[in-house]
Amino acid sequence: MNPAGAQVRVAAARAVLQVLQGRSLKAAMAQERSAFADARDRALLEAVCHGAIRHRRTLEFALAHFLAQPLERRDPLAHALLLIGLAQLHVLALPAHAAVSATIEAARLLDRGARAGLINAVLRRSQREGLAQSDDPGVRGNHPDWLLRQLQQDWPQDWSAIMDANNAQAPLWLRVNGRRTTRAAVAAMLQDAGVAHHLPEFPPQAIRIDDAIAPTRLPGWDEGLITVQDLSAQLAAEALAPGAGAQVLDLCAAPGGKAAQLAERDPAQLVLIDIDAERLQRVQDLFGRLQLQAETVRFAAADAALPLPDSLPAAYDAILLDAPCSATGIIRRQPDVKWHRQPKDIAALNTLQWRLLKNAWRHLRPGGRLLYSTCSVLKAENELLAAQFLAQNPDARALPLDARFGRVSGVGRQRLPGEDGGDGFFYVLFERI
Ligand SMILES: C[S@@+](CC[C@H](N)C(=O)[O-])C[C@H]1O[C@@H](n2cnc3c(N)ncnc32)[C@H](O)[C@@H]1O
Repeated sequence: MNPAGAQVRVAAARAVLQVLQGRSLKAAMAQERSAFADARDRALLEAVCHGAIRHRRTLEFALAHFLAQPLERRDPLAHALLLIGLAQLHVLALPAHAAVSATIEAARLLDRGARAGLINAVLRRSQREGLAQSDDPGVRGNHPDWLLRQLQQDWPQDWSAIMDANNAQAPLWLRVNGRRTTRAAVAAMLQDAGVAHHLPEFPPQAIRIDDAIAPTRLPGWDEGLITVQDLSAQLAAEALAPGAGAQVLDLCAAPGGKAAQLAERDPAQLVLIDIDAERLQRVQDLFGRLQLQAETVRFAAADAALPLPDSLPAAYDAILLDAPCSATGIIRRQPDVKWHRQPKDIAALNTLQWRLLKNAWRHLRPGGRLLYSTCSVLKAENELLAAQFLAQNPDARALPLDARFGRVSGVGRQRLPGEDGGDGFFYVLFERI
């Protein structure tokens, strides 16, 4: 057995436990991952955690058949160990001997030696009998009931495909820094390095990486020629498409993917706002790594639902409002979102989105364009909000976006998760008359 194998399971069980207790998977993983220097250990840790969280409901349903009394409350860490054990066997299909023995060893290392016999028995039995199956679409499809119902209501034809896409692993997408190089030049470097990749027709700077490799190890990373950004996320700046020299405002800029893309596209005057100063620092760091012109960019930590501070220009030619949202379009990347998000969060997000949009509008010049986008697939945050905005603002009209931006959704366009390998995203482009 790989000597780090049990340690990886220890870290996985701890991370899964934290997620079950409400922490984000990203934060839990960041903490646990740092203990491993070897990229293979890190990759295994991520695969086990994602597998367990993504398939949590089917695994818990199966566990209930194996255990006379659930462990979730009595011994949450043992429950997490069972989840990661089942995920290794039934989601990742890892070799059974290594998966079971490393999980048992992890139980001992975590002071759960007394549960080793039980964990061994459950995992072995699951191998012999398989997992109990449910007829309930929420259990089978690994989504909470409220989200399943909402998807069925919003996407009566597509809800099942959306859930399947949410349970699949997302590919790695890059964006080429067009200010410094071309997509063809980066593709040639990838070719030389033997990295399998694919160039979609649109958007023009996107590259999908088809090998399992960390982006930081790709050619061009250290030189700031590439950055990680999902295909659908790259469409927001393409839709806004401010011209050269435009005064551009990004009201929810952090961690900075779309802001950097705007800076790479055209030498515009950029004002970048985010309420979270720490996250805004990440935007500054990204601009540094990509070597984007700093003199045309201003950063400000501020509440974008309130009028901008006097120190900043008051009117803009183009505004990007990439609003905080339910993140229901990126569940395949952040599977904990489906368990953590609650219906009441959608109402609170809607209030914030509305306030942000109203304030953004105040800062748009007549003739200017505002792109509202979310990584959500819920209509309340997308087409319904856009329709309400148009109804209340006679000086606003929606400009058409073509089919490259997804299917028609009210006055905007929606990409569903998995389409062309991208995340779920909504875009609507308003012009101020
Ligand atoms: C979806 S993310 C933006 C992603 C970013 N556009 C990108 O491409 O990397 C939403 C951002 O909105 C910020 N935010 C939330 N409420 C805000 C507010 N009232 N004012 C400004 N920013 C806010 C969050 O801190 C978060 O960074």
